[in-house]
Amino acid sequence: MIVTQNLSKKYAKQLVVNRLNLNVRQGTVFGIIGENGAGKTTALSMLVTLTTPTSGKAYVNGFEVSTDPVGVRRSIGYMPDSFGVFDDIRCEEYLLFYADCYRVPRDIARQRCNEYLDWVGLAAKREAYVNTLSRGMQQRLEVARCLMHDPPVLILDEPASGLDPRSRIELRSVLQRLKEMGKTILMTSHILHELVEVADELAIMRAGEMMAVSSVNVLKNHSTAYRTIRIVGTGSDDLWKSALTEDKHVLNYHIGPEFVEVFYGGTVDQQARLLEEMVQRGISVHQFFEYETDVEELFLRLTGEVMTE
Ligand SMILES: Nc1ncnc2c1ncn2[C@@H]1O[C@H](COP(=O)(O)OP(=O)(O)OP(=O)(O)O)[C@@H](O)[C@H]1O
Repeated sequence: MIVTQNLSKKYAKQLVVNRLNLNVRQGTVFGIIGENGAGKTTALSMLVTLTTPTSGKAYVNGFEVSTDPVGVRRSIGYMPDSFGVFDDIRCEEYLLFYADCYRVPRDIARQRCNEYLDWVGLAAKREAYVNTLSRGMQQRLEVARCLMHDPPVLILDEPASGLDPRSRIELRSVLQRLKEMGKTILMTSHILHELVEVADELAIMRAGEMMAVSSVNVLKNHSTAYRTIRIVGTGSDDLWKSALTEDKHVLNYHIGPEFVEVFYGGTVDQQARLLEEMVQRGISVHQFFEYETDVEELFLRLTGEVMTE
């Protein structure tokens, strides 16, 4: 539904998006995570035809962004990261105004307006001025606005940014329903956990480049199968290294000043044998405990080995 081929954007000498290759399948939710300045907004801007690519191609719903921008615009609902609503307009007027922009017939627009306001929990706010809504309500109104012309694709730039925990939960359930409606969604976030809740596939973007892509199922399955173990003990580096490198379930380790951290892929029994082996080799183990695996770190490690299903 969304395909990019070496999509790139250069501002002056800065390559802000570098050879981006994306494939977002119909009816799926694809999340892009990246720090500030990673190039997420620029990538989305090219997909929504607000910025011209320097090179490469991008297709949305079969329309190429440079040669058929109108086809692309008709196919997408875009929610930018900065809020762009007019202040002194009522919620209902706001939605109908956007429907008019897309030439949606008035009767259909009214019907959608009622349905979507209800759907995003804003039916009681129909007559309220947009500037009197909370940030979370405004975000949900924006989702309703994106749906007014019934596009098959939604492109949401940091939809959860600035929301309190309750508003995030409300937004998450709205996103779940969009998914159930069969919409294809491309969204960005700074926070991996937020995307794991709703996305089918995830990608990490750094300094304009796509670092890794993984399916969320692969990630979730592995987060229970892989553990991080912290070991506090005394022994020479050589002893630690020999014990850890010879255990084939040790996927990675780091010998730090206070503890040794091991990324482990074996069973609990195998883990117990690792402990036994260390003691037999002469390492004096004071503590050996499982530590919560950071899902982001897991993602980066796994994507080195396990790619998209
Ligand atoms: N119009 C522009 N002219 C020049 N440089 C730009 C322009 N737009 C973005 N950039 C630069 O491109 C880089 C990527 O910015 P972009 O907004 O795409 O990142 P982002 O991942 O969306 O970050 P954030 O999470 O902060 O929104 C930044 O270094 C930014 O300064």
